[in-house]
Amino acid sequence: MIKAAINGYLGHMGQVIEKLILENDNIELVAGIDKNISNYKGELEVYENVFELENKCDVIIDFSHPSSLESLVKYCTSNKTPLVIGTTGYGEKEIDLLNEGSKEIPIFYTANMSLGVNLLLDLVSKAAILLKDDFDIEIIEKHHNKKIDAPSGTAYLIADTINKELENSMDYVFDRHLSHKKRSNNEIGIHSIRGGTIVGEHSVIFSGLDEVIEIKHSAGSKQIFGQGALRAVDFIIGKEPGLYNMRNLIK
Ligand SMILES: NC(=O)C1=CN([C@@H]2O[C@H](COP(=O)(O)OP(=O)(O)OC[C@H]3O[C@@H](n4cnc5c(N)ncnc54)[C@H](OP(=O)(O)O)[C@@H]3O)[C@@H](O)[C@H]2O)C=CC1
Ligand SMILES: O=C(O)C1=N[C@H](C(=O)O)C[C@H](O)C1
Repeated sequence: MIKAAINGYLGHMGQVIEKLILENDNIELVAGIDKNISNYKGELEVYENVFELENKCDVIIDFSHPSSLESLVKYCTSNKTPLVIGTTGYGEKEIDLLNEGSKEIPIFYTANMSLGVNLLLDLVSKAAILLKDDFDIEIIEKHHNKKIDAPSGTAYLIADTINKELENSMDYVFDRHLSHKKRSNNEIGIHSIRGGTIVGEHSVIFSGLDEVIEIKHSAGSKQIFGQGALRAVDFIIGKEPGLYNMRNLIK
C-alpha cells in the first residue's frame, strides 16, 4: 500500500482526491495538511504545517496554493518523500524551487492532470507548426468563480507548448485591455472568463483567411484531475530524482 498525504486537504481538489483514494486498493490516505484547520472535525490526522506530519508517508499530493511550495519542498527533500503537484499560479520563484528540489527527489508537476488536455497539447503543437504563417492564435479559458489565479495554469501550459514549437518567437497578450492597436502576427492572445461552477474549459483558436479551427477541451468534473493525480502517484513511487510531467506518464 502506498501511504499518501494531501496538502490542501480541505480544499475542493483535496476532498475529491480523498474520495478517490477511498476507492483505490493501492493507495492509503494517512494525513492531510491545510492552512486553517480550526473548524476541522474529521477523523483523519490533519496538520497546519507539513513539518508536523508524524508518520512518514510515501508521497505528498499537493493541490493548494503557491505559498506552500517552499515548506513542502523543504520537508520532502529532508525526508526523501516524492511529490505530486497540481497547484497552479506559480511564478519564477516556484519554478526555481521545483527545479532545485527535483535534483534530490522525484517531483511530478503538471498544471492539468487530465488525459484530454494532454492530447490537446499534441494536437495544438501539430496545428501550430502547420498553420504558423497564416493563422492567428488565441486561447480562451473558462473556470468557476472560486478560482484565484488567472490565466489558468493550463492556458500558460498550452501557450508555452505552442511557443516552444515556434522557437519561442511568440509574445503573450492578455485580455487586450483598452488596446487601440491591431494584433501582430507573433502574438498569442490569452483570455480568462470566471463564472459559476464551470469546471474548466480551454479553447485554442487558429483563425486564418475565411476559416477557423478551434481545438477545445471541457472538463465535466474535478474527478478527472483527481484520477490523473492518482496515476501520477503510482508513476512517481520508486523514480529517480527529477522533474516529471504527464508526457512522462502517458508515453
Ligand atoms: N493540475 C490540475 O489538474 C488541477 C489544478 N488545480 C489547482 O489546484 C489548486 C487548488 O485548487 P482547489 O482545490 O480548487 O482550490 P481550493 O481553494 O478549493 O483548495 C485549496 C486549499 O489549499 C489551502 N491552502 C491555501 N494556502 C495553503 C498553504 N500555504 N498550505 C496548505 N494549504 C493551503 C486552502 O485553504 P484556504 O481556503 O483557507 O485558503 C484550501 O483549503 C489551484 O492552484 C488550482 O488551480 C485544480 C484542479 C486541477
Ligand atoms: O482551478 C481549477 O479548478 C483548475 N485549475 C487548473 C488550471 O489552472 O489550469 C486546471 C483545471 O483547469 C482546473
